[in-house]
Amino acid sequence: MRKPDDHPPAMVGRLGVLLVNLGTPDAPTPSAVRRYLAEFLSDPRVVEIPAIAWKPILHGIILRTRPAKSAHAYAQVWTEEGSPLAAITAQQARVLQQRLGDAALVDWGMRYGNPGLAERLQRLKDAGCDRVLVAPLYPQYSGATTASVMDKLGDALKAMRWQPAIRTLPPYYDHRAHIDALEQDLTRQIAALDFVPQVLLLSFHGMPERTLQLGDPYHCQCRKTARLLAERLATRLPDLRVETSFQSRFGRAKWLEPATDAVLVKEARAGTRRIAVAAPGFSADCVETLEELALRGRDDFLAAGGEAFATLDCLNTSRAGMEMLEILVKQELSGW
Ligand SMILES: C=CC1=C(C)c2cc3[nH]c(cc4nc(cc5[nH]c(cc1n2)c(C)c5CCC(=O)O)C(CCC(=O)O)=C4C)c(C)c3C=C
Ligand SMILES: [Fe+2]
Ligand SMILES: [Fe+2]
Repeated sequence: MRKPDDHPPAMVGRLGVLLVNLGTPDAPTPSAVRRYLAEFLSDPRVVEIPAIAWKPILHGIILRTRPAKSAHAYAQVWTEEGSPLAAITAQQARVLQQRLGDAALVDWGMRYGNPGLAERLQRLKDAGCDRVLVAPLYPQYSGATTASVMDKLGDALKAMRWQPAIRTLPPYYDHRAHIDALEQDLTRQIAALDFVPQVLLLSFHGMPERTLQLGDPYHCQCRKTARLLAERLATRLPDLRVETSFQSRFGRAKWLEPATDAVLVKEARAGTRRIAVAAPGFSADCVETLEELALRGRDDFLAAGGEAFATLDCLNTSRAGMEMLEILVKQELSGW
């Protein structure tokens, strides 16, 4: 029996940083995708339909049909390091660790699937981190993404007897470092294209329109990121027209508009011949950018009469993107 003050020694003062993204299947196969979608689409933050009505649709229809279709999409973008979203998030953690040095221990985890938040939080604690900054890599806040990470974090903490102190990274949709990074990285990529785009389409992930009416700030934060970025680009690329749209519609409800696929067709039909598409709501390339935008988006635009199409990379591990992450994380850690 230990005496009351005879607790195991803690390595006092070690800081941890846990980068978090959405999560992705373990393999580009229908069974792995089904497992992933079952967890993702059972989250009441993502599908806000009462479980009694939603479960029969999810299990009776969606999980019988969507996994094969989605697995095909994942198979087209899968890499030797696995799913792009996981590979890039892991790389972001490695580069951030190099940038932070001894100032903090950096790890990464996923809201759905692997590696899980609970496992990685415990790993940081076991490595001596008594204070952990949890950083959901979503520039814009939404209940379906940011708040859902907090739900899962709460579940993980609930199961821990000896918890680390927690801080969370606020949304950074209008943070100067974020707009700086997007401005620099997108101008660099546009300059490297083999054509001069007439239009830059900023495509954000969509959400049901109802979430906006219910007070979710996601739509307004996307619009503000787009406005701030467009203002910067107007000085550097005055001939470029910047438009905003929302992609990845899911289900039958009305989603935020205009829809990316419809805008691509409308632009081509209205005479736009050269377009570049960027996805400033995603911190890492994933199936939604690499398949939906870069493959299907291209087909839509060219079939409607467009001539040149490019999808620009997300910030990923670009110099500008990593500089931004370092600034955001250091700003939070300095409060400790
Ligand atoms: C960037 C923010 C995201 C928001 C907001 C978001 C909302 C949201 N998503 C779905 C349904 C699906 N999303 C899927 C993939 C996916 N979604 C995001 C990000 C946001 N989602 C990312 C980064 C990814 C890519 C994951 C990867 O493995 O690469 C999918 C799976 C793919 C597919 O089958 O199409 C679904 C389904 C809803 C319903 C929703 C808001 C309510
Ligand atoms: Fe999504
Ligand atoms: Fe999609």
